[in-house]
Amino acid sequence: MSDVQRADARASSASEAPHALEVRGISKYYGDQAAVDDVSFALEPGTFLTMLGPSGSGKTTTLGMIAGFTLQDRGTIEVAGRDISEIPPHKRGIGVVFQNYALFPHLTVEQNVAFPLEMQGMRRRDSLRKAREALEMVELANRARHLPKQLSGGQQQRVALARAVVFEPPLLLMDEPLGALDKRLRTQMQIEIMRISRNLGSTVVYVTHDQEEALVMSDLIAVYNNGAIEQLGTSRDLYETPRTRFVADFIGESVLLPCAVGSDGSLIGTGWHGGLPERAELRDGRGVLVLRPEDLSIESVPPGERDRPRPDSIAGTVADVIYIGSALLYLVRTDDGRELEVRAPRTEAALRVSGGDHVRVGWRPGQAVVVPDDGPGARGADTGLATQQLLAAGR
Ligand SMILES: Nc1ncnc2c1ncn2[C@@H]1O[C@H](COP(=O)(O)OP(=O)(O)OP(=O)(O)O)[C@@H](O)[C@H]1O
Repeated sequence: MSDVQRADARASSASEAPHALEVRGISKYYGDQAAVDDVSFALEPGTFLTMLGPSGSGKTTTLGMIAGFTLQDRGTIEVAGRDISEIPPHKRGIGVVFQNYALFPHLTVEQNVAFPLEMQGMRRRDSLRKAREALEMVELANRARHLPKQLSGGQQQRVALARAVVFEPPLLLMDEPLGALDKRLRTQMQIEIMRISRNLGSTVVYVTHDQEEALVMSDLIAVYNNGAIEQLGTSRDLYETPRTRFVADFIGESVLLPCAVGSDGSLIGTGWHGGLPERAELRDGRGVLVLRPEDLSIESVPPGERDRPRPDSIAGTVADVIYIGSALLYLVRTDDGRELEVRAPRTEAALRVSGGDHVRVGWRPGQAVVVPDDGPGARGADTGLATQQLLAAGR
């Protein structure tokens, strides 16, 4: 079942109501370059979808087409069963927070927030009252009479959020809305956005560069690559069952071991062999075994046993060990020059392993995934960058 069908199935089983948002085969070209290439997905009401992917992969362009700021070259967009593909942005009834979607400089904060309500014909007294309520939600009621230029960047961003939610839109689009905020405010606003969108029952499409933010906030994540959705699923789907090397490498830390998949169900890599995991995206040919650092075990190998192969494990030498409180991080250099990150609980056996030791790094096939070898992933490395940086800093 494709991701779109799966998202669809969720929607249909939940209710017979139309999808809150249905995007069908939208594409956008600049010259002969596709910024977005044939993207489709359907969301049930109340879903929080995050688009995650490298810079230039088409996230903002997709959001711009849904908002109506960018006209698609192909495809259709439906909101609650209504085709909005040809409707101008201000008539789509969508709440929008874009990073560069500026406030009106000559209007006060509360006038800015009240603006969408007045456009809908609400009486001024009522619209200002609702604007105050929305400003209270983002903790800026005390700045209602200020002009935008009297506020910090982060405060302006919160005003933009209040303005987007004030008319309680069933669909909210947000492009890096927390980009300008410091870490503390960012975390606070993540919770606030989740709370507000849940209270309103809004469906949200959210763009962020921040993977942790995506994992925390989303019901579904669409991983973008080269203008297309490479995989759409829950955080757990993407982490535990990546379907491509790109997704495995992009989401979380991973250890990627190139291998050949035999027709007899065996895996053969350089210096190791093992069984084919159940979660295998291919049954034959060249692939990559995807392992997560916390699923790996490590044990010292006595000198006489170094060359004795054992399935589902690879031999190497410990290059570095870091004690991070909750766990131990090992950087292991395999005999073929690969670097693996192992994250082990602080067991007695793990604590006995130290730098320079000959070790075996093992895994259980049930915890591994095999994906096709579609070239180097986003980061192009076989071990988590964060750990490499940690290790480099610790030296
Ligand atoms: N107005 C434009 N003219 C020409 N090319 C454009 C235009 N807008 C976007 N592109 C190109 O389309 C591709 C997708 O851009 P888009 O802004 O959607 O990516 P993104 O994933 O949102 O990136 P970022 O995370 O950096 O915001 C990029 O290659 C970009 O250079």
